[in-house]
Amino acid sequence: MAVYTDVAADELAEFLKHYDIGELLSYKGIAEGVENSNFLLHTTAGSFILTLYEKRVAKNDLPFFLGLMTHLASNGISCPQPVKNKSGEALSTLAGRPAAIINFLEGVWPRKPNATHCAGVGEALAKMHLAGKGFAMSRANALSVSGWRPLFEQAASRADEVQPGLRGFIETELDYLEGGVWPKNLPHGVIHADLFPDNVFFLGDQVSGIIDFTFACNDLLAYDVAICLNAWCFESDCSFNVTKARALLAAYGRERELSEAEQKALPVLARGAALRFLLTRLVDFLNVPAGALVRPKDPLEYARKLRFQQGVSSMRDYGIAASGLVA
Ligand SMILES: Nc1ncnc2c1ncn2[C@@H]1O[C@H](COP(=O)(O)OP(=O)(O)OP(=O)(O)O)[C@@H](O)[C@H]1O
Ligand SMILES: N[C@@H](CCO)C(=O)O
Repeated sequence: MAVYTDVAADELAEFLKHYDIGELLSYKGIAEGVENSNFLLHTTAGSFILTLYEKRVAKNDLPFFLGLMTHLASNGISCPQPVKNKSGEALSTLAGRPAAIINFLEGVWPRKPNATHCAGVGEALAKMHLAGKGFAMSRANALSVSGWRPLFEQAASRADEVQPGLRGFIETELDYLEGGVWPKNLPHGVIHADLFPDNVFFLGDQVSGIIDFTFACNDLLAYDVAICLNAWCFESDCSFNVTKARALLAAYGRERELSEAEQKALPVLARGAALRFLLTRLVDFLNVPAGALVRPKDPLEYARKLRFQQGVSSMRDYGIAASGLVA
């Protein structure tokens, strides 16, 4: 998260009177993350996270995100729970933004994920996919193939300022992914769609919970796996780490088997996943609001991952045999 919208102490204290979570002792903005404004609150009743939803979040989608957290928790997934106010509502307004309070989750996210962490996220992701079954609400993925060109158009004229040739590189990839290669008939359900290391908390080697459902939606389950492959299985020099990928995929497969068709589609899904984060990062990098407490993420990290994925056409190219998925 980040802080785009400031909240004054008296305004916050007044807001908290509508909740049963005690008196405000202290609060501070959280610099981590890039999407919404977040604050850590300490009250006489404990610690909480206050989120003010910003630019990429449509207000109409908030009941989906908040309802999903409740649904997942009641199906065995450890994730923050929305705190309802005295009128029984999880969603409110503060400083002119839609706002929600969720409970604080113990744990730390791994700064340098190892293969054990990758196995942890693979297992947690598959469990989340299974637990998402039966969630009554649905939300289309606004950042799937048809959402990428509009993002590109916001950044195209300045893309080459970030790296010469970047505009053409993205355009060629967009043409390819829009050209009918995107899989349609794979298993679908509720996906997290942003399960990066900073959204998975660990206590020791064990996953203690997953956070940040503001991109969750209904889409191909294997697309979520592809997002995780990109986010967890590369080194800081953007070289692919097959040991981590095997650990992630095997742990996922122990909970929910990836079908042959899903495995076959993984390389193209990973190209799409790389392009999606390259595009949002590029748009954000070129449009940091004045005065915002935010560290934009590096778009070029995802250009490098995309280049790698463009060279992969099968699981074998990753160095993974089908049998490696059920180890
Ligand atoms: N329920 C929670 N319990 C404890 N800490 C939390 C919780 N929710 C958020 N945080 C803290 O806030 C940080 C940012 O949160 P989050 O990832 O939800 O923000 P975001 O703006 O949506 O970020 P991004 O989309 O870039 O990952 C986390 O890394 C964590 O430090
Ligand atoms: N996890 C995203 C930020 C939230 O969309 C990224 O690293 O680009």
